[in-house]
Amino acid sequence: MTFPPEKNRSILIVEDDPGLLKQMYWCFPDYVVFEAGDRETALDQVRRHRPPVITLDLGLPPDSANATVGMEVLSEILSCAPETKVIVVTGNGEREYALKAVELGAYDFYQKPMEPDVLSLIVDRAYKLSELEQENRRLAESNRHGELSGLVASSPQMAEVCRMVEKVGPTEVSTLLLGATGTGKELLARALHNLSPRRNELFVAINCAAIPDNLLESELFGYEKGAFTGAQKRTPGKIEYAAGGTLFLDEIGDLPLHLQAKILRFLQERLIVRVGGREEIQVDVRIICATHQDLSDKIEIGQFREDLYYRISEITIHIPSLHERSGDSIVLAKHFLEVYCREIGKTCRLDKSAIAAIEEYTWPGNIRELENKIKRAIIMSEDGQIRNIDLELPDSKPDMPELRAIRSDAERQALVKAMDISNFKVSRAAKLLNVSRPTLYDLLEKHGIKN
Ligand SMILES: Nc1ncnc2c1ncn2[C@@H]1O[C@H](COP(=O)(O)OP(=O)(O)OP(=O)(O)O)[C@@H](O)[C@H]1O
Repeated sequence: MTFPPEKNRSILIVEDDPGLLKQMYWCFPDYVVFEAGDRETALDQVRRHRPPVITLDLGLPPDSANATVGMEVLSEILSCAPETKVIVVTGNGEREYALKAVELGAYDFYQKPMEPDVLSLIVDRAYKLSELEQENRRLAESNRHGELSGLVASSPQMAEVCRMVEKVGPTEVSTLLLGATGTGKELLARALHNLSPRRNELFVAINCAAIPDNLLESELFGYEKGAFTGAQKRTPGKIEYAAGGTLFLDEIGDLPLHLQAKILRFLQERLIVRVGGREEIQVDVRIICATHQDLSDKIEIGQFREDLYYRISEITIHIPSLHERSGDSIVLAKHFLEVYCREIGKTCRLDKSAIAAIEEYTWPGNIRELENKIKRAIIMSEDGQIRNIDLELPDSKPDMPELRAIRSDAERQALVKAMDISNFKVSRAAKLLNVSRPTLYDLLEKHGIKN
């Protein structure tokens, strides 16, 4: 079905009676109408088109006289697209089911016989609510990670990265973000999503390194009821959950080989099969991957598939480490100072020694490390001044020689002097130093002084 340009609302009608379906179709002249007469078609339409509003006849085949199938379809719709406004349509005397459906999460119910005005009023109201909720979600999301607005940078290196992100964002090309830990890979993946036509849909992130291998498959692809012990109900995976939006596969270099094959197939055909299932499900998702590892090394030793590498890296964006971004560390430090002072409710400033330490340090943990150090220093600060030592960086300790080294130096000097005065007579030197002869021998050996 194509969307006429003037119609940007869509609705799914789930109704097994063709006559009634036709009648209902004409109730929604301003909508693009998708239709389904049974459970499979209904769920397929939901996955493909994500209609914000659905009317669902509870009596569906194979047992149209009963509400069981309808109730099951309702919970499946709500588990894979919980934001959908489902209006259940019931026959006379099925009020009990209607109330149960609302309890389960249906938006409203409507009792046959059909009255076009009433039904279209209920649907319009549901659509408006859905629109409002969607706008709220979008605003909340863009406040947290608005396009490139959450990204602080002043270096030419990052200006180059931002230019690339702005060009690649609106396209559908698969993008690989390469950068060390904490350099902002997820932040940039969100920026790519926010710049794309998918911005109003979900951005779903999954860290392939953080989930045990045996759980990762079901996490990504979902599972059918009974697929394994504990699989009590059919559960969609992250890929399905991200339908229409963007899936961010972080640490893709840690994806086990058998899942690399499954992801590759998904990228080639846009089809997934849930764990324990047979049905092939079409899912429209944009994939963005990231890693801190050198994938060509992994390809060489057979731990990463070369064909998958080329699939996920139509465009590769290299994110420089913080120490390679001229001037960024201090700009970011001031940004985090402002953010966390506001959040914690304190007023703090970085003194000269702190600014110098921030600029000199190489930040192995990159922006995340800098953020944590500043946050900690604000929390611990007593007088509103943040000095180099408050940042607890390895190089920011005051210039003090170690006590052990001072002691050792003094000991050596005393030994040399005593041996000199006693004309290298060990027993005399031992007396002068007030130690036994064996102790003096040990000390002389320790300091490499010949007697
Ligand atoms: N340029 C930036 N401006 C402002 N904040 C940033 C910037 N880059 C990163 N951050 C912040 O630094 C933290 C780490 O960023 P992010 O999680 O995107 O890094 P990552 O590379 O995905 O990390 P990991 O390698 O651990 O997955 C986040 O709190 C993020 O908001």
